[in-house]
Amino acid sequence: MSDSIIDLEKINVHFEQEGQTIKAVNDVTIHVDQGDIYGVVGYSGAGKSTLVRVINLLQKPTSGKVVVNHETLFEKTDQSAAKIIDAKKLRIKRRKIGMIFQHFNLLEERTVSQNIEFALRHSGQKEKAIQQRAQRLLELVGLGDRGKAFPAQLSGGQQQRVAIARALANDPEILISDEATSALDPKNTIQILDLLKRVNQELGLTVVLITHEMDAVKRIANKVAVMSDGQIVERGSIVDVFTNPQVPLTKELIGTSGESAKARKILATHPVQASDDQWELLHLTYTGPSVIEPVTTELYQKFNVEVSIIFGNVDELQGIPVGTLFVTMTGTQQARQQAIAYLHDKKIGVAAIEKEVAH
Ligand SMILES: Nc1ncnc2c1ncn2[C@@H]1O[C@H](COP(=O)(O)OP(=O)(O)OP(=O)(O)O)[C@@H](O)[C@H]1O
Repeated sequence: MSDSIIDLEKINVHFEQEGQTIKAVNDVTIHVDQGDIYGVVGYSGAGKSTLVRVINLLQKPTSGKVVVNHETLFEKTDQSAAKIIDAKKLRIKRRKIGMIFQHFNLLEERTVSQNIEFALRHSGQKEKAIQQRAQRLLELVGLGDRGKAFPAQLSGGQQQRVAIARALANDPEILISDEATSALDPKNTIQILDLLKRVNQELGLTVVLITHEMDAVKRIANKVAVMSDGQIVERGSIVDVFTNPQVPLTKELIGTSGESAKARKILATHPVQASDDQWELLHLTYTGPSVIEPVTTELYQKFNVEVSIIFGNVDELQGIPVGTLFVTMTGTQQARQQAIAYLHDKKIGVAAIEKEVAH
């Protein structure tokens, strides 16, 4: 038996609107393994939310097959009628799939503890046991002393922690995070992402992380799928996708990260002394610390392009040190193309970054 916990096969979700068919999800197949933090990244409208709502059948597909933990929840081919798991089984299954959202979705008129207890109302446990469980969950998310507060008395980051505690109440196998950090500031974003990583490691929970931010995926995911127009345009391990992105959208998403903004900021104060068509801003990614230094010299000798480092660092992606370097490359367009091809040959990922962002 495979390790996969979510198998979506040839999923289509089509909406009819004003005589038009919107293919929100278009023939998507995805396999998530037990213990993965699987990032699904793409711009607004790409179909990410619709796709993940298929996992617990909050959204029924137009066609395709949905298997969760080796149990088929839904199956329909173009020709056949839909086969759906019975309603009671589906309810039980759904409790094993926790969800968190951008806007927390807490019950405002209930206390933090009551919000979590509410999720346990069908658990068959006595009230005392439910209260104790809620308290333990609050401690797990670092809010052990805030049970009596109301959601409005907490910060956004704290509210999202409560939402995570609530999502964990029924010991889920899977946690779906749909843009859970999009409404948070950078500090809270990092804290929530790190909490998701911790529950993944400590509880063995599989996490599906929907986001438009590559930085979020990079911080905690081990695999990523890039979505556009209802389709997955690129997928792979985090290291492969970050070091060797294939399609323009992935390169662009990597390019819109906070680090790219920092590179642009530095360039604004240290402008390149060359006409605009003679240089470009590049994001290089590589594994293995020693590859980059000789290459920049070689590029100058072989192709007469000059590479200047703006800044760089070494990240750890899934335990593998991955070097990131933001550079300017100056030379003729042809020379630059040859130099970039040479970098690809050396297994160095190259993504062109917008020099300026439209305001
Ligand atoms: N119930 C619906 N009826 C009609 N169209 C829908 C419905 N739900 C989603 N869509 C459309 O399907 C497409 C994908 O939407 P979806 O919300 O899945 O994208 P997304 O990538 O999650 O973006 P966002 O982060 O903005 O929600 C969009 O064009 C959206 O307008």
